[in-house]
Amino acid sequence: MGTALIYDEEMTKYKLLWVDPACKIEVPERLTVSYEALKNSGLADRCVSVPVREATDEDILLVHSEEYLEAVKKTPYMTLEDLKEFTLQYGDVYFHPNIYHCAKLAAGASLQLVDSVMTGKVRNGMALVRPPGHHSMRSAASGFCVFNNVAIAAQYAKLKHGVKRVLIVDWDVHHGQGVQYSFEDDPGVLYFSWHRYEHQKFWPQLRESDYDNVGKEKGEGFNINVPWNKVGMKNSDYLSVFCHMLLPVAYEFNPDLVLVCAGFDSAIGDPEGEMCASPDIFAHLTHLLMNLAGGKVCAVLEGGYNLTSLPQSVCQTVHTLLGDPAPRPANLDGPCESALESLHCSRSAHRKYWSCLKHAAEHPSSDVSTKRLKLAEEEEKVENGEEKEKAEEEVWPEPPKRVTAPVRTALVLPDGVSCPDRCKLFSSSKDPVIVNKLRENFPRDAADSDALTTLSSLVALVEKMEKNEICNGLALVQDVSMAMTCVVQHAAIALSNRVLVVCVGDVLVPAHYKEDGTILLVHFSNKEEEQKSKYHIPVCLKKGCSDVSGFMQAVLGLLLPLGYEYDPSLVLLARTPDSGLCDGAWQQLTGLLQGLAQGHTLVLLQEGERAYVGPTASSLLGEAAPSVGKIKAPLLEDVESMEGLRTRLQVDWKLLQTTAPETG
Ligand SMILES: COCC(O)(O)CCCCCNCCCN
Ligand SMILES: [Zn+2]
Repeated sequence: MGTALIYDEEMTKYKLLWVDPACKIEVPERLTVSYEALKNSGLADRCVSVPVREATDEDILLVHSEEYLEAVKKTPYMTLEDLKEFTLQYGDVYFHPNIYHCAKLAAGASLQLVDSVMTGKVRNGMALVRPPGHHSMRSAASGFCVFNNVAIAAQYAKLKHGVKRVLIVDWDVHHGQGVQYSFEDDPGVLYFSWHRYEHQKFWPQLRESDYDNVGKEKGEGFNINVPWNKVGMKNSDYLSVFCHMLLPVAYEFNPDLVLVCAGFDSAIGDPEGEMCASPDIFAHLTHLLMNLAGGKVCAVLEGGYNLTSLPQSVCQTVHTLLGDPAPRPANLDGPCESALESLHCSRSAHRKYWSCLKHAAEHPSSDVSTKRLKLAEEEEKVENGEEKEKAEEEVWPEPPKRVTAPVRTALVLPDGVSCPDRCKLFSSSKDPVIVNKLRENFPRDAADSDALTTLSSLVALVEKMEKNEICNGLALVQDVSMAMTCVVQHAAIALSNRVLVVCVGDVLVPAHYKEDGTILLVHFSNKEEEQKSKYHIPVCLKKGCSDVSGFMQAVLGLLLPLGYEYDPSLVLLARTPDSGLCDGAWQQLTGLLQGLAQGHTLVLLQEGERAYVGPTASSLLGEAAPSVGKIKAPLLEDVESMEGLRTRLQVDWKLLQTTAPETG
C-alpha cells in the first residue's frame, strides 16, 4: 500500500497584506519550496496523489462554533481596512480575501488524507497545507491558524470512520493549545505536544501549556505536555522524549489512528524554535510512529519557517512514510539537563494515569525543582553574555542521500521452504575462499556441507548488506548461535563494523566476545544473568518474552535508546523457539529495529520456526506490525529489574536517562 501526498497550489494564494512583524514569517513560499523539494527528489512521484477538497460547514462545525464560522465567511468580501480590523480581535494571525477558501482546503485536505488511510486506499500519507491549524480554537483564530485542521480530522475520523482512539503527536515547536482545548476532556484522543516554553516566557505564554496540564474529567491523563525550557534542543532530546514518554504511553493507549501535527519549526535554523535538531531526525520520529495503529499515520503540515530546513524535514518525513530506511542518526550525545528536567516532570505528572510510568521516579518536590531552575536561570544569565547567534545563520550538513537498496529483503532458506513473494531467495556462490575460512573457524561442522553452505551464504549476504545492494535479510538455520557467531565474526572483525546483537530467548550466547565495543549484545530472557560489561546487557523478564507488556516496555525504554546511542552498522536479531514471544511483539521488535543501521537488519530463525518466515518477512519488507493490543502494567519485579538496569547503565548510556542528574 502506498503513501498519499495531498497538495494544491491554491493554498499558496494568500499572504500578509500589511506590516506585522509577528506574521511576516508565514509566507506562501513555505509551501512551494516544500512541494518543489518533493518533486525534485522524485518523492512526489512515488506517492499517490490525492486531490484536496473544501471542508464543508458540517466538517468545520465539528470543532468550531457557528458564530466563528459565520464571521470568517464574511472575510472574502472585506476591504483591506475591514480585514485589518477583523484581524485585531485575534493574536498573531492575519486574514486575507482568499484565506477562508484556503482554510477550507487545508481542513479538507486533512479529511481527504484521513479518508484515504481509513478506507485502505493508502497506508499512510502527508498533507502539505496552509493556513496551519493547531492554534485555532472553537471561536478564535490564532498563530497563523484559521480552522484547526488536525482537530477537525480527529473528530471526523471518530464520527465518519468509527475510530475509537486517536493519537495526535504534535512535534511543532509551538504548543497547539487549540488541539488541547478541543480534546482535554476526551479519553478517545491522546494529545502529545512538546513546545518551546521557557517557563511561560515563550508564545503563547499559557500556564496550561506546562507539564502539569494532563487533561480534565474523563480526559485526565490523555493530554501530555513536554515544555522545552531552553532553546537549542537536539536530536538526543527529541529521541529521549519519544522513547521514555511518548512511545510507552502510545503503545499502552493502542490507537486506531495516528495524526501528526507535523510542524518543522522544531528543526535547526528555524527563527521561531531556535532548536538544533537536524532535519533527518524527522525520519526517526516518523519511523517510531509507523508500527502504531497498523501503520495508519496521517501527517499534516503545521509550522516551519526556515526555507532550507523545512523542505529537508518534509522530504525526510515522506521518505520514511514511503518505507525508505532512515539515515543513521548523527552523534547522539545524550539529552541536556533541561530536557531531562522536563521529561522527568512530565513522566511524574502522568505516573498515576499510565501503568508504564507507574514506577517513574517521584516528582521532585516543587521547591527543589523551582530552586534548581532559579539557579539554572541565574547561571544562564551570567553565561549568556555573548549574543546568541541568529537561527537564520545556523549551518548544518544536508541530510545524507537515502538510496534504496536494489533488493529490499533477501532470504537464506533450506531446500523445500518456500520464499514469500517480494523477497529474494539468496544463496552464495560457493566462494572457496569463504568456505575454507569457515572450515577453519568451524572445524566441527566442516563435514556438514549444508551448514557450510548456509554459513557461506550468510557471510555473502552480510557483505551485500554492507554494500547496500541488499537492505535486510532473514535466514532459517540449523543452529542459531553458530550462525550468530559466524555473522558477528565476519561483520565485526572482517568488516570492523559495530554490530547490535539482539537475542530473544535462550540463545547460547557466544562467550568469547571482545569487550571492545564492536559488538553490543542485548539478551532478553527469563534467566538471571549478571551484567558482564557495558556491551553485554542481559534483560531479565520474569516470564521471559511471553509477557508482552514487560517486553515492549524493555524494547521502548531500554533497547531503542541503547540502539540509537550505539548507532550500529548492522543489527543482528536472533530468536530461539523457547522465547515465548508472541507474533505481534516479534513483528513490533523487527519493525522498530529497522530504524537503526539504515535498515540493515539480519534475522536468524531456528529451522523449526519456519512459521515465522512469513510474518518476519512482511515486517522486513516494511509492512506495519500488527498492534499488540493494550499494554498492561508490566510485572513489578520486571519493572524493578529494568529500572535497576537503567540506573546502572545510564552512567555509560546517556539516552537511558529519564531524570536530571542530582545537582550537588
Ligand atoms: C499552527 O501554526 C504553526 C505554528 O505553530 O508554527 C504557528 C506559530 C505562531 C507563532 C506566533 N508568534 C510569532 C512571533 C514572531 N516572532
Ligand atoms: Zn509552530
